Amino acid sequence: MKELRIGLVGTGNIGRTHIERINQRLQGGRVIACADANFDFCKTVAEQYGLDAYQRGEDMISSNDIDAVIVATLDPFHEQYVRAAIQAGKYVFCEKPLAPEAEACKRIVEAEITGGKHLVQVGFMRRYDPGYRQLKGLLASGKYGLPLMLHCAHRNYDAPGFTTPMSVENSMIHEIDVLRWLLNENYATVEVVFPKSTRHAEGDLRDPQIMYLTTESGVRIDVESFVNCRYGYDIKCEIVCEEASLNLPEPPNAMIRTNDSRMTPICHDWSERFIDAYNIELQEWINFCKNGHLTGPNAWDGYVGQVTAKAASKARDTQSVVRIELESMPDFYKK
Ligand SMILES: NC(=O)C1=CN([C@@H]2O[C@H](COP(=O)(O)OP(=O)(O)OC[C@H]3O[C@@H](n4cnc5c(N)ncnc54)[C@H](O)[C@@H]3O)[C@@H](O)[C@H]2O)C=CC1
Ligand SMILES: O=C1[C@@H](O)[C@H](O)[C@@H](O)[C@H](O)[C@H]1O
Repeated sequence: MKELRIGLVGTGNIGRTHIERINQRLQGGRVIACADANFDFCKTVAEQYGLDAYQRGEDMISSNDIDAVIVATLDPFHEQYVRAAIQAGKYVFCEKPLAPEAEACKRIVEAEITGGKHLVQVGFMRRYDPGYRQLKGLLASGKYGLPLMLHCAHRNYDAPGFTTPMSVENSMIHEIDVLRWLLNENYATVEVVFPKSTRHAEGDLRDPQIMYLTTESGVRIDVESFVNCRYGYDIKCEIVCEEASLNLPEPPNAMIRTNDSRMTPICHDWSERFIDAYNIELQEWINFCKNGHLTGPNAWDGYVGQVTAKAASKARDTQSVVRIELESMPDFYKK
């Protein structure tokens, strides 16, 4: 295959950044078509980037002009397009979460198994972030003893329209996935507690929230989600091991001395903070689609994430510690 011809559904914020990175920076693939429920806007995006515009995502996905699909719509609409891609036998990269509901993720898993071919990759881009990859390498080296505790924070400058469940299902789902990948084990229990809420939280939103996870081997994790922190985009991860504390590196930035102070700028949002991770994940996805072998986060990873998120929702609503019940991984997903 010369160039992977990609159709993208969902031309919003991240959809457009994916079009730009694939068509302007990455190799071996090209977004040639797009679709969006807001068709007028979709046409303006298509015109800007020289793409074909489709009113219905399903029509684009089944078109013979398209080899592979990217789904970047709002979370509740991922399932219908991922399943349309599986039905058409096409590789599909779905932005996280695979779907907001564990049941929807399970339907995707079942459809993929029925189709008999690995087609789905989930946009858990932190697995490609050079900093998290360093942490994974340090843990694997065995030099620092076993991990015992993790202290993490996920802070967004703001999050218009966010609801209390979204802090877990849409935001902390990144930690749920990347920490499971880092530690190479599943979770056993989850609890969610609410500190005092910020005055910047809209409507009924409880913000910040703290999620406590324990893994099957007993590693204890705390993750703070603060989606209206109002100072920037800040992602922290400290892994306390038997003989060391391993810390996620921050993107480098020059320190500025000015106005009687020292200042080091930080990122404003995810698009800046994880730019390398998005580039690496999509370049690898294009390469793997072309040689017929996906290795990134799969539909089962997406499902496990949402089973954990569902347990977290129950823990939040009941203010109790909830056991995470996970069936064993189907042979189809065993590498
Ligand atoms: N990996 C990451 O770090 C990030 C992932 N995301 C994920 O990407 C997805 C999109 O997020 P944003 O671009 O920030 O949202 P957005 O609101 O900017 O864009 C969403 C787009 O989906 C379209 N849409 C809504 N319903 C649709 C439907 N039924 N069919 C077709 N199109 C539909 C909307 O018209 C809009 O253009 C979300 O699932 C979000 O969780 C978003 C930001 C960062
Ligand atoms: O995935 C993302 C957004 O959808 C989500 O809303 C943000 O909280 C995350 O920081 C970002 O990476």
